Amino acid sequence: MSEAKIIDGKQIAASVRADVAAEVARLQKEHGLKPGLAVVLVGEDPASKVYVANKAKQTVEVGMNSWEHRLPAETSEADVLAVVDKLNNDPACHGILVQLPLPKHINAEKVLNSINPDKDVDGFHPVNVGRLWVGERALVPCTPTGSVILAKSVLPSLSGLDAVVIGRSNIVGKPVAALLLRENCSVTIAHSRTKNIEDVVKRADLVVAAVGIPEMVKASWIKPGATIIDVGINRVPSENGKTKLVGDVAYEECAKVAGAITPVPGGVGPMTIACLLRNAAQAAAMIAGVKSAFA
Ligand SMILES: Nc1nc(=O)c2c([nH]1)NC[C@@H]1CN(c3ccc(C(=O)N[C@@H](CCC(=O)O)C(=O)O)cc3)C=[N+]21
Ligand SMILES: [Mg+2]
Repeated sequence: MSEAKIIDGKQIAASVRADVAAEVARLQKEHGLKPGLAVVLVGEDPASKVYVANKAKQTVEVGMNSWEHRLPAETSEADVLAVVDKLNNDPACHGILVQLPLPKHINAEKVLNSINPDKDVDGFHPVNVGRLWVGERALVPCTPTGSVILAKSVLPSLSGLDAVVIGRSNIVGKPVAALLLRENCSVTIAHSRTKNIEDVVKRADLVVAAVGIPEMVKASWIKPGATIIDVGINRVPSENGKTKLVGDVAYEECAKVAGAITPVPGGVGPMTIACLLRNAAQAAAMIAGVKSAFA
């Protein structure tokens, strides 16, 4: 049996970032517009800090303004809401990302719903969720957008394909299902209560795994030649006493059956940040009322 084609998320993310850099340069030249992205981080989670630092670096690299608001873990909900309100009213800021998870004493839903939907670069606000499902111009969540770009990099058309999404979160499962439906896939959302999940997944031409369970999807679940997009990023113990990242898919065995597969790391992860920058450029153009290269 032949090995699956490995979908290179790092390389495709670099090409998305190059497109964003070109769009940022065009907005500057034609409209004197410099997109700006603000990230709000509450607390000291070390993984979050690395991720936020990465985002800030890449934001500057594509030519956008970048701001980081690092608040102590014990910051009150009212103070977080006040920071969001200030950014909502700052004309230089076109995109606001509040890093999740938030500390337990803060109502995350309340904070996310307080973001101006036109600056909601995560696409988590109910207004953007609604716009996505009815087919209006929307800011679309980054990981789902990146996942579909990766699928399209190996499948010339998604039209008519059986797509199975594993996971029903608001962050990935539901929005990726909306995007695949828009691409004319027949979409099934499978989840922890799905009966005979392996049989359901086995029907799929395209599998998007977003459950957060390390290596849950086995080779026996995969139709030969299927495309696998692995959204999972799970840190697990490794042989040498350290930790390593694995996806929601048992990569080695599934790569023997699939037609194409994303690795972890180096698959969907890098696409998430690239699509965040893309959303910030799109938000800036939309707020300014000028044409956008992206939506
Ligand atoms: N409001 C909000 N929006 C988010 O989009 C959001 C968030 N909060 N909170 C945290 C999660 C996590 N997340 C990642 C994005 C990229 C990588 C990424 O680039 N991962 C690399 C590996 C990085 C490593 O080696 O640790 C890869 O998969 O190749 C990881 C994680 C976005 N998130
Ligand atoms: Mg995301």
